[in-house]
Amino acid sequence: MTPAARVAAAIELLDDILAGAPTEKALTVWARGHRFAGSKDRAAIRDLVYDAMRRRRSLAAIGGAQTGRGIMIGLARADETDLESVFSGVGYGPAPLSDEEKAAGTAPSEGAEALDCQDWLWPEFKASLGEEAAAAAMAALQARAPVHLRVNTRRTTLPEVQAQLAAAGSETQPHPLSPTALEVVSGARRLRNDPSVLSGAVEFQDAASQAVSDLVPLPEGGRFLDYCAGGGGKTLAIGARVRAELVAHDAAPRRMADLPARAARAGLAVRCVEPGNLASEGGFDTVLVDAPCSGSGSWRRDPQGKWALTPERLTELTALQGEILDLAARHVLPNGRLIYVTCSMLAQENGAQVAGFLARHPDWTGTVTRQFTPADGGDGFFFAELIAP
Ligand SMILES: C[S@@+](CC[C@H](N)C(=O)[O-])C[C@H]1O[C@@H](n2cnc3c(N)ncnc32)[C@H](O)[C@@H]1O
Repeated sequence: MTPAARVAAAIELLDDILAGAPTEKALTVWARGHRFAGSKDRAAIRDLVYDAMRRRRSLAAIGGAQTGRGIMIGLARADETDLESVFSGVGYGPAPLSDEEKAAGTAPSEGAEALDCQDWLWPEFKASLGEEAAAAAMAALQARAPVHLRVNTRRTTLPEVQAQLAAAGSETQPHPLSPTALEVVSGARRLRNDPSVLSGAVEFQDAASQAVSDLVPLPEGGRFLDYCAGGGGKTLAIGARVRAELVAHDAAPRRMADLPARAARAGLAVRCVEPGNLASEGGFDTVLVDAPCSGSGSWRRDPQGKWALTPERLTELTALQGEILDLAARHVLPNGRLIYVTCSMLAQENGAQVAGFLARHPDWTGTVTRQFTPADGGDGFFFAELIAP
């Protein structure tokens, strides 16, 4: 496919996504209907769609229309691509710009529009992080997320992995957020099938997710419960650092389906417990609640989520977070730790949850809290440690 034909495909996909189709599903359906598109074409189109979605609002302003075409005109203008060579109408490329389209488009207004944030959310971010940090975080969310790896230091070392990956064509460098983290500088696409990934010596994991896992206190030989384990990325990171009994739980147990096999590859044993069966498990030294949240810290990877969040959904999420914290607290041993983590940067989901929990449980103590934002080089994450009476 020509670059222009890829842009035409991205326009079609963006229109479906703006009409409500989930991005990944839209890409899959498109690929099925366009078998002639090779893997390089699909990857390029995917990049165009995600780049456009991250900057959807500012690009629509620059392009002059809230449509797939308007957004892609905006992307071409913002990136100073030669507009006429792409929008030429030649082959399968998009039609040339009309006179109205040529005249349309303005610079995005300062604040929410320029930063690609919803209007109602921008004051929330400013109140949560302070104006300067909020602007830096939102600006970071406009760009592609870097690819990070976690090295399983029980199995190998960072320099060893770096040398192996370099020999196979992927350059990496240590990431300052965690001693186990590598940032992939080049050759990321080939990594999925790299022997180090397939063998469990290395996992894909955001550096801030690793930093948060590094902060989780757990005594050697202790009992650890990951209450919202999902795929178990944090369980595996914590298990690689501390020898402990690892138990995983999730309200949707299917999400943990691959966890025992991934753990075995990493040289760990993780026991998955069905919801409802936790009562007979006894207490844990550390219970981690990696709560369902807005995902605002990881909107680079899920830009559609940035535009889909509503005040009502945020209220629902904060209610659920409080309920989960209260339930998870029941499984913490006396003087044990309840760790609250979100991949959000919104105070309602973070500091306010900790304050709410401490108000409901005055005999507990709150200690460390940390807020990571994408401006720190990884996803946005919040961490809080609560100590049981
Ligand atoms: C942020 S994700 C967890 C990600 C995971 N810890 C990781 O590092 O890969 C949140 C998880 O919470 C689960 N969840 C939602 N409601 C829950 C509840 N009431 N009790 C336990 N888990 C819940 C979801 O199914 C989801 O897998």
